[in-house]
Amino acid sequence: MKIDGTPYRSVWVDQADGWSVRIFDQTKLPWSLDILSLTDEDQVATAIRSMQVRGAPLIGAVAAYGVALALRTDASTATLDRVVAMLGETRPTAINLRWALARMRGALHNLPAADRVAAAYAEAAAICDDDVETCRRIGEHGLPLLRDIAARKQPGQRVNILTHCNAGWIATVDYGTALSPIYQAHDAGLDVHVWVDETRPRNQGAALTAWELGRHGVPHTVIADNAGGHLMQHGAVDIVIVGTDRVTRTGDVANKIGTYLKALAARDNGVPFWVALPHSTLDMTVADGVAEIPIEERNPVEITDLTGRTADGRIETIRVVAEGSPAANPAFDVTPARLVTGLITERGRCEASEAGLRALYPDKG
Ligand SMILES: CSC[C@@H](O)[C@@H](O)C(=O)COP(=O)(O)O
Repeated sequence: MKIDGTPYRSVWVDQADGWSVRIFDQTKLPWSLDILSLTDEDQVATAIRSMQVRGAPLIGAVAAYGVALALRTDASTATLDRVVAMLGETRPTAINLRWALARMRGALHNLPAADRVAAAYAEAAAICDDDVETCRRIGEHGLPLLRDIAARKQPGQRVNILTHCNAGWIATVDYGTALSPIYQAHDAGLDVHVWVDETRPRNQGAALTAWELGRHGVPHTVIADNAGGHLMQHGAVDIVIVGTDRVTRTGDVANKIGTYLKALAARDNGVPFWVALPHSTLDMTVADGVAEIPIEERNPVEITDLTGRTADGRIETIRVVAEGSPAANPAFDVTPARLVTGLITERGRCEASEAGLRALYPDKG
């Protein structure tokens, strides 16, 4: 994606020193665009835990570079195993993290220690390139859905898409998953408009998706998370497209908390509910998403406190919950496959079912 005319990915190796890893600090968006330099695996772990980087594909890509950074100091097998285990614990729900770390370990563990650092950087770069191409293709396979809706519209009517959380370029290495078809539709001249769920508690929709869409010139409106059902009842939503952190082999979908409620509302109102995912989000080892996918419990302070910018430009955090009231913060939920209209992948679209997934991914476990 371009920022002020310059193309950027969401993670890259610093060209000047050739080894440190650069990311955008997503906790500072949309107020400022700060670039952070990560120089060791502990900084990578902190960036993932604190959500300076977030979004399932991106945390996998950044963790891959975390392995390369650790091996710079000690390229032993013990360090390789330690960093893979340590980074794998940073966030539990997105399977992309474990996928990327397993790919790194697989590429490196049989190599002589002397060859590991260069190979680790090369493998991390390959993971990033793979993600970029994958997300571009997700856009290509999602675009016909939006074209079909546009074709049924009267002149002057726009295609209304609802999305939850942030599954745009800043959640991946580039292009995004759920937002990739939307960017392609907008670039192709389709009249699209996006309802952006604010996505409490961390407001990835309000802070990140709105920022991304705004910079790309895509018409959008931020709504309270609870507005989606009402808008669907009144015909204001043509399609829901969300990203995901893990899809089971049966097509159950883990995504940011609140996604399940959108799927229920969509089903009740006959609104198609599509989920966009790269191959790295598929977990063929899991059958029942509700029972088996670990749901991240985050700090309740994300519920009790809100951060924003004051009129005079200061970033402030304020408490919005009565003192003494406890808060709970499950960060993801699982939408059962029966509520999902279909999956948009880099290999095409399919039903959210084992048969659908196996037809597209006969090579996946
Ligand atoms: C392409 S990103 C898909 C998902 O990772 C996204 O929808 C999401 O839920 C992100 O959650 P986050 O907690 O911000 O990492």
